[in-house]
Amino acid sequence: MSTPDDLFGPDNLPYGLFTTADDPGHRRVGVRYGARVLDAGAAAAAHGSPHAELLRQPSLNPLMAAGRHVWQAVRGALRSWLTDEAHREATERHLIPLDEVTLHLPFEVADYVDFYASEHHATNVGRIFRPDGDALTPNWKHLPIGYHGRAGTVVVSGTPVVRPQGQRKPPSEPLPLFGPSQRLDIEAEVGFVVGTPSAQGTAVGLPDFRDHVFGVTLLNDWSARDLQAWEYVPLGPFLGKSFATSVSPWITPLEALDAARVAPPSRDFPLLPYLDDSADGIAPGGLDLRITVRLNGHTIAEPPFSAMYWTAAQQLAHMTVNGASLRTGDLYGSGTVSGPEHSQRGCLLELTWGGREPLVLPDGKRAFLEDGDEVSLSAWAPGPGDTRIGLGDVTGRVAPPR
Ligand SMILES: O=C(O)/C=C/C(=O)CC(=O)CC(=O)O
Ligand SMILES: [Ca+2]
Ligand SMILES: [Mg+2]
Repeated sequence: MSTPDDLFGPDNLPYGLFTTADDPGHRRVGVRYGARVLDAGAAAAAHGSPHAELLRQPSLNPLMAAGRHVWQAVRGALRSWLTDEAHREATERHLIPLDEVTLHLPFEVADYVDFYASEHHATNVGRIFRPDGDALTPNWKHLPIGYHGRAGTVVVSGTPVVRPQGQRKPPSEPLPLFGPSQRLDIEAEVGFVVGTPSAQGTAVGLPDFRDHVFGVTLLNDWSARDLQAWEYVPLGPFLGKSFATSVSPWITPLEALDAARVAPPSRDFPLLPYLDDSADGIAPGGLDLRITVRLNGHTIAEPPFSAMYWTAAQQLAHMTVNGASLRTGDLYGSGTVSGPEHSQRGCLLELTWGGREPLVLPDGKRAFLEDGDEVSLSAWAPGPGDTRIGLGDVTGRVAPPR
């Protein structure tokens, strides 16, 4: 079986949804183990597990809705089926090589929202988009800013991304133009997937984060910067971001990232009590996740998630503080992950400073994405002992406009 230094060893065990060529209509819950996928429902049935029905559903939603105690029990059982000498033989026949499965969007996305939580990203974007104003708006260090995205256009890794068309207004033009985006970009982000719902009229406080968030996935918030720059005032991103958002097919359980928890950067202002994570008894909310962004196979950035100013727990607390409810399948993006260094910027807008300083790659210069370009995000975090926890890659190729 897999070795302890594998990114997908027994301390990781991310969930996905797969089909095989001989049974293409039958979606099954899978658990990645090394370079193989465990058919979780079949393994659970073989081991007489009380959770077999939950794992035999054609989506992760029922497991996600079952709550943290069930997540912990299932995870413990999976680990034992994969690693205990007594169980391994019965488990082995339900492991399928990764290259023999097709992976699908693993859950039904309910609402999708996206935040703006990297101080480095927000400062850079503010300078590029609003050179005459303050880089950060007055609210930025008091609340995690976010916007509502389009849940129905969240797609699984590997889905082509058709170049969006729309309005743009270059400064030199008196009136807006229509056509394919000339400034198609990526945003390297981490997505958080809600399992346990909450009731409308109630707030989910910082200590309850782990009861509600099922897991973590890599997310690419494709962004058409020319559409965005023209449309966003005063209500925020709309068509410049709603055409596609890609996620990894693998959802890593939050518990697998326990060894990666770190304190977030120190805060410049005292926070209101519902956001104050300096209080006693609140676990550190940052995550030491190291992301790599590749364009056509070349590494173009290595954004550090540990540099994010706002944590996922604060984002969840903020988005429910007004009494808005959570549904199973809600997805929220961290916001573009950028660190202080040039090589740590999580989008082309920042890496090329608005297109003015193109990247020089072995196969040519790039300010923004061209048709046929492929972008891939990968990430790992420290696991228990010397192990590493990998997040599943998220990849997408730009297709010409239709
Ligand atoms: O500052 C702006 O006007 C634009 C911000 C964004 O691009 C929104 C966004 O998706 C935020 C993020 O990913 O951090
Ligand atoms: Ca974004
Ligand atoms: Mg998007």
